[in-house]
Amino acid sequence: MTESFLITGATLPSGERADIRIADGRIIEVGRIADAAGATIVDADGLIALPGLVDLHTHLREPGYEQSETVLTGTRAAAAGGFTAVFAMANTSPVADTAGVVEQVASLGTAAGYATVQPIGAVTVGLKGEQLAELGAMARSRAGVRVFSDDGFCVFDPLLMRRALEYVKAFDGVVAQHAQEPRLTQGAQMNEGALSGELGLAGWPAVAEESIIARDVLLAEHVGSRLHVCHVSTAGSVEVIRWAKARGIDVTAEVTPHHLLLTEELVASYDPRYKVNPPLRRAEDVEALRAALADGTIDIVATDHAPHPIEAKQSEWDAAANGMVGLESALSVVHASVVENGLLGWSDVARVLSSTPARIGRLAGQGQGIVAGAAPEVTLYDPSAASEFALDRLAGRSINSPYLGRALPGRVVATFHAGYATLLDGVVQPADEVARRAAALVGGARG
Ligand SMILES: NC(=O)N[C@@H](CC(=O)O)C(=O)O
Repeated sequence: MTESFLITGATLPSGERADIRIADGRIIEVGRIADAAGATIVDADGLIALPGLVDLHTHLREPGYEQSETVLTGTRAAAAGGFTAVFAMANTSPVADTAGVVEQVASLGTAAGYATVQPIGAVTVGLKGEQLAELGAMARSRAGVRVFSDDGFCVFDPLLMRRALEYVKAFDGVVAQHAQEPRLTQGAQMNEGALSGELGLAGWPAVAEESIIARDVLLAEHVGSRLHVCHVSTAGSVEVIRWAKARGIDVTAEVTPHHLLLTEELVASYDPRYKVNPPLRRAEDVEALRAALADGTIDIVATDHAPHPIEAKQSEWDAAANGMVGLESALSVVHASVVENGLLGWSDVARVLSSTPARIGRLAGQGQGIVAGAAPEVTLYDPSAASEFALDRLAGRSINSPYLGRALPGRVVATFHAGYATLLDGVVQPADEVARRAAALVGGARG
């Protein structure tokens, strides 16, 4: 007997109010529900119900960098942020470039039970950019990998990129490119422009991103394959992607919450919390990224959740690691950057943070929406709760958030994954309880 929930008076992404009943591993009813004997009642008056959020770009750090994050702690952060599925990037140690490693990551996710963990496979062996990894073996493994990325590094060699794009077609995979021309960004510390000159920091020019995207959309067209562009950060990149889509090239793109809200001026503080790759850009870029998300040129928001331990961030700017945690704050940042100003409605948020990332990653059982028969993946968000983003909002192992001390709207109140609660009343549910519920489902499926 699985648990059942009756969520009452929620506002659906469409704006309609409805009750939602979760039972028997499904959303079984959405509408006015009078009677639900035995169900746990969750009062959602004033809350928005979204389909469970799906992050196509999460660094979970396990195996190898457990001092930053583990699959367990990273998926706790996911639950806190309203995510029910995360795609785990391959830059672990060992790198996720074999069937063995991706299966290990997936099974750690299943055991933890906080979210679906879908591993991303490396494109090249050891992320070294020299030799293709065993893409087919990872695709055929129990992890069923469909997204391949050397994120952290660009697949720079055009012949390797071409071969990877050709290879993944056989299993409907996609190459997610970290677009960074390595020579143009050697030693880069921040966006290249007037400010980098003033601050005396080596610049990361926009053209280093734009030139790789231009090359890759042409390669994708040439071989008739599917390309995904990670963390688009410049107005020029948006123009290239707009051109490629108009031409019918099969390209999708993501923008991070931080590139939708923050600008390079923050770097003047020399506070390494603002150090990230690609770097924070100009206000004009932020405007272009917001507009591109609104008009569909950019398909999704992905967090690039990049946890680092305190010692990697509490140093002078040049020595600090790139990256920000982002799972716990993503929905509030999207709210602040594109919902409050009317660029996106909540149904658009459901698309860019749930259904489209699930589709790009070919992930079944996620992003199906809040309708009868859909998988029981639901997030409840309180849009009226406004507060300073504080440490109590972080549920992962690392605290390198650029939003600490900043006022952000809204708060995730509850997350339901696989029919059970992973976050309730704003509290991440205990690990042993969540693991027990997850195990019961696996056991049930076997039995
Ligand atoms: N996005 C980041 O700033 N950091 C990423 C890797 C990377 O893309 O550099 C990380 O793994 O820490």
